[in-house]
Amino acid sequence: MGKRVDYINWDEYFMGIAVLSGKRSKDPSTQVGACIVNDEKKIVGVGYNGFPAGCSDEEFPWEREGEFLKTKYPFVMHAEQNAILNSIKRLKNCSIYVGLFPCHECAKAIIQSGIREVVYLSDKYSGTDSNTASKMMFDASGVRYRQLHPKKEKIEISLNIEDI
Ligand SMILES: O=c1[nH]c(=O)n([C@H]2C[C@H](O)[C@@H](COP(=O)(O)O)O2)cc1CO
Ligand SMILES: [Zn+2]
Repeated sequence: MGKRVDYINWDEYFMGIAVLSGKRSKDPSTQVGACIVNDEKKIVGVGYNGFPAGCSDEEFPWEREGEFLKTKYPFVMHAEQNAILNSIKRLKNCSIYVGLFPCHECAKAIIQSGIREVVYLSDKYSGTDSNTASKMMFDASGVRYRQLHPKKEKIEISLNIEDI
């Protein structure tokens, strides 16, 4: 019998884990997940966007607009930063898989952590100052970035016991 042929490749696997991690996010508008992988293709950290520990999802606001302190923006931790802080090993030469191209704050944390490659799906904030600043810093510090164009657009998983 030959090997299975419709298995997912490494990029799809790691991006799949990033996107699955984003499913934990309580943000009603944008759910972002991130997965950090070392040069032995081992996962060393995952994260998603959410409020810091102790800051209740019920009490802190998820609004996008209005008075700054009544929006999510001063409070929400980005997926990339959570993945970096959650990581179990040093991140030198790692890659980070993330659903959304990193903002300038995450870009700084990515560079300083030693991560050398960013793989992303969406670049929906391309052209904004934050996005341009990220690209300027990645270019200057030699962090590569590439958009993933997966052959498989959907990876289905079932938690039904009959499917295992
Ligand atoms: O790099 C990022 N990583 C990340 O986790 N986020 C999170 C923060 C917010 O919860 C949400 C962005 O919200 P919005 O698209 O509604 O402005 O995504 C946002 C960015 C910005 O690119
Ligand atoms: Zn960010």
